[in-house]
Amino acid sequence: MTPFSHPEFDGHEEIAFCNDTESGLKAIIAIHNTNRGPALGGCRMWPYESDDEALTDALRLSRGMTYKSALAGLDMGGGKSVIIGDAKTMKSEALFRAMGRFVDSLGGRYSIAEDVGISVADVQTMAQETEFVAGTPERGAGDPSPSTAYGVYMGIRAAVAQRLNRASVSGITVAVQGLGSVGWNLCKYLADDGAKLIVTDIDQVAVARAVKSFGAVAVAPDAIYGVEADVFAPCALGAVINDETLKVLQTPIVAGSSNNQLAEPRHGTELHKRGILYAPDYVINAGGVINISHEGPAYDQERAFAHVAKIHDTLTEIFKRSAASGVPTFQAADRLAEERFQRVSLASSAA
Ligand SMILES: NC(=O)c1ccc[n+]([C@@H]2O[C@H](COP(=O)([O-])OP(=O)(O)OC[C@H]3O[C@@H](n4cnc5c(N)ncnc54)[C@H](O)[C@@H]3O)[C@@H](O)[C@H]2O)c1
Repeated sequence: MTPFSHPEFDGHEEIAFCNDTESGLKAIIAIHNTNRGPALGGCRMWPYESDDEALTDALRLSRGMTYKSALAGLDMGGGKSVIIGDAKTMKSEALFRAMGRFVDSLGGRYSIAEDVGISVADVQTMAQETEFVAGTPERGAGDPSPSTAYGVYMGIRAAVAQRLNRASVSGITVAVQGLGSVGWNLCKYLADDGAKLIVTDIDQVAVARAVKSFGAVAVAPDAIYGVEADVFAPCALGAVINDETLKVLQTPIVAGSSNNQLAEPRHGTELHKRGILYAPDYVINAGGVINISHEGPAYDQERAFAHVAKIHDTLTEIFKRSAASGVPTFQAADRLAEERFQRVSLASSAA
């Protein structure tokens, strides 16, 4: 394991390792960039096959948080942590308290939240040892899914305006893949605004509920990629834009909440070549982290959601830059993010 020459190192500011023999905690905290403010990012618990695999995940994910926070307009940097271990068998109070002390040892340069394998309850245990936690009910913001869904709804509106020259989603058909926490709330926003819905899920109860509640048309999980619609909104899985789905995809817009929608960057380039407008995943799904950034004793949902709504303008800027430069939207988003967090860096070094 060679941190500085690691292929994903990318100028990380700090990488901290913890080996707590008493609790069995083996963890890594990676802080990519704090030019915009202290780092915020979730904690993943996963049975990594090697230390190197754990480090790779921490480095990639923390870099991603720098870009996400910059485009979400947050005064926060990018960080992420990983606990090496099986979330099904290795959780204990001692382990999470040790993780809390590890986070605390960084003095606020990194705040921790839940992610894959880590529940709100686990973060609450960590909070017994550190104040640098986010996303727990005590802090006011609560479940991030409704705000994520609201951000996706605003992002779809921006995409529809750009690609279809339509001022609203009324009369637009949206194919929603996944009717979980985000997908369900997204359907509500869209249906309330007059959109027609085509839906799928592997959970048939959720599908039946959507048909009843929103007058949605249901299709089988594999059929969603090829339906005739204006927008494909992936809200279930990653890597859904791939060689196979591109053979059947016919919507002019792809805009949904799933993380890592492009199986590979070349699939984003392919969407661009075909004139399919792609709303970069980490921009359109930032509503949850924006909402969390407002938490605290003075949490005000109206203010937080007004901030989430700005995803519309950020995406519009990305779409316009992409159209003007001929660069695919996912690359235009990265360039804009870099301007935002690197510009802060230049300003602070000149001061
Ligand atoms: N919850 C948030 O605030 C948030 C924030 C950012 C990104 N995301 C991403 O958005 C996506 C959805 O998140 P969520 O919190 O709603 O998750 P969730 O687990 O509540 O919902 C996912 C839904 O997808 C369905 N599903 C699984 N496999 C499927 C398949 N093959 N075809 C159709 N449906 C399938 C599940 O049955 C479930 O109903 C995830 O990729 C998540 O990483 C969520």
